Amino acid sequence: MTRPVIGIIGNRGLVGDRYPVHEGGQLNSQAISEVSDCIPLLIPADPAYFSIAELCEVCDGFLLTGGRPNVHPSEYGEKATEKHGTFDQARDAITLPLVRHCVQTGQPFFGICRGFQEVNVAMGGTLHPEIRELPGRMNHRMPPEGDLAHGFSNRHMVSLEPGGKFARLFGADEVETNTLHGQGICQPGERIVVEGRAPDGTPEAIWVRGARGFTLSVQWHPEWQAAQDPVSRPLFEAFGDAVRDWAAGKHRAACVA
Ligand SMILES: N[C@@H](CCC(=O)NCCCC(=O)O)C(=O)O
Repeated sequence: MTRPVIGIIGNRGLVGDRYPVHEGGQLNSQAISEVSDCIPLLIPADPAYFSIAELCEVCDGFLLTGGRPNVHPSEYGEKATEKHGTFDQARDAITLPLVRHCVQTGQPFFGICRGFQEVNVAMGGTLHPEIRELPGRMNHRMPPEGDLAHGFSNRHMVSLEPGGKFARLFGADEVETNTLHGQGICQPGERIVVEGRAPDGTPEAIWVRGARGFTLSVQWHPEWQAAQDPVSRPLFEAFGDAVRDWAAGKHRAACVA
C-alpha cells in the first residue's frame, strides 16, 4: 500500500528576484518523509487552483509550514499597519478555511510558526504584530548573524501544562526549543487550548478543543533536525500516526462502498 499523503502548505517566492514560484523548505519534506513516514506533497497555496474539498480528497493530512509573510490582520478584525509587514493573502484564503474544515471533519493538521498563528486566527484568535515591543517580552526573531545551524539552535525553554497532550507526548513538563518569529498569539481563539509558554509568557504550544483529529501546533520550528531532536521527533511521529489512522478510515469506507 502507498504511504498516506501530507499536503505541505508552502509559500510564494521569487527565483532570481523575478520569476514567481511556489516553494517549501526541504526540511519540511524530509521530516514528513523520514519521521512521519508519509509522502510530502507541496501545495501551491492559492484558491485559484482548487477548492478545500478537492484538497482534502487528495491529501490525508496537512503541514502548515512557517513563512515570513504574516496573516493579514483583516482576518482578525484589525487594520493593516507598517508593523504588520508583508502578507500572503492567497495562502490565508487556503489555510484559514482549511483549518476550520479539518477541525470539523477530524482530518489531521500540524501547524508550525506561521501555521501555528493561522490555526489561532482560523479559530477566531488575534495576533500581536511585533511581540518584542511588548513590555517584558524577549526577542523571538532569528538572530541576523551566523549560519543556519545558529539560527535554528535552541534559545528558550517552553513550560508545558503538566499531564497535558504535549507533556505526555514529550514525557516532560518543560522542553527547550528554537524560535524564529516576530508575531505571536495575542488573544487565543475560542477553542484554542494554550498548553505551552515561553519564559516571557508567549504562547508556544496549542491544540483545538473538541476537534476529533490531530491539531497540535507549535510556535517553534520542529522541522529542524526532526529525526534527531527529542522534541521534534515525537511531534512528527505522532502526526504521521494520526494521518495513517485518517487514511485507513478512508480506505475502510471505500471498501464498504
Ligand atoms: N511571519 C510570522 C511567522 C514566522 C515564521 O513562520 N518564520 C519562519 C520563516 C521561515 C521562512 O523564512 O520560510 C512571524 O514573523 O511571526
